[in-house]
Amino acid sequence: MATGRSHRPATRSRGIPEATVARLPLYLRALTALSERSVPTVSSEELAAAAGVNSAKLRKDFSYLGSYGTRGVGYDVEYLVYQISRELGLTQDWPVVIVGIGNLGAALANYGGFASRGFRVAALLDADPALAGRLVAGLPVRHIDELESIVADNQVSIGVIATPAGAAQEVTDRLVAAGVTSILNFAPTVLTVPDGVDVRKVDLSIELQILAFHEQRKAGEDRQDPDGDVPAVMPA
Ligand SMILES: NC(=O)c1ccc[n+]([C@@H]2O[C@H](COP(=O)([O-])OP(=O)(O)OC[C@H]3O[C@@H](n4cnc5c(N)ncnc54)[C@H](O)[C@@H]3O)[C@@H](O)[C@H]2O)c1
Repeated sequence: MATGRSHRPATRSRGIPEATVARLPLYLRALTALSERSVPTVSSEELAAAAGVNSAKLRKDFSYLGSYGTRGVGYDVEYLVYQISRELGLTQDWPVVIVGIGNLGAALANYGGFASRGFRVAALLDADPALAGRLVAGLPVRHIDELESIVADNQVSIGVIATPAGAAQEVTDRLVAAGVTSILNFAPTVLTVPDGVDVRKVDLSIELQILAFHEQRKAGEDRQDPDGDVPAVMPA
């Protein structure tokens, strides 16, 4: 049994490093904005700045895609959008189920950005019988008992978990047994999954804690005296 991605290799089967894969959505977001403004080409420096990535890293990342740009012209925006989308598997429609339709699950269901990025919400599932049949974002909430048949009928391979932490492992086990092989987990708990199942975790409170750490450091720097590196007020 593997926990999360810990036993996964650092590179994917076609030799693209995982860190590059993680940056592809950033490039795609920046390129999509350029495409919407009908910008035909972009330099590596401009695109790197728009994606918040170092330009040498960007050129290296694109070399894995076999995309080198044209000297003095840059990269063809539309072709790169296609190439990255194809690499990420976004040129096909991925059916997704969301489990736990409370505050967060309903907000995710209402997010319009999935469809335009290659994801289709196939079903919304919840254990609360009082929610069954209620329309959220135009879809009826289905009871969790229907999970297995919904996953099979819609060939769902991606599940989004927005249940309380205490229910997340049980929901994961059911999703995996039904055939789901990728899980996006919003519940604040570590999930155990078999090899071959990918888990990505989203935790806004962790991101905020990291920002709090940096805020604290910045405040500490402000308190340092101007010609020394000893803080005027020692942290507790
Ligand atoms: N990752 C983040 O940044 C982030 C942000 C907000 C909330 N959360 C987490 O997301 C989860 C949901 O938060 P919320 O505010 O929407 O909670 P909520 O209480 O509003 O909703 C939870 C829903 O899950 C359902 N549920 C409970 N057990 C279930 C089961 N076994 N199968 C299916 N559905 C089940 C409940 O009926 C309820 O509708 C929590 O774990 C919370 O900590 C994470």
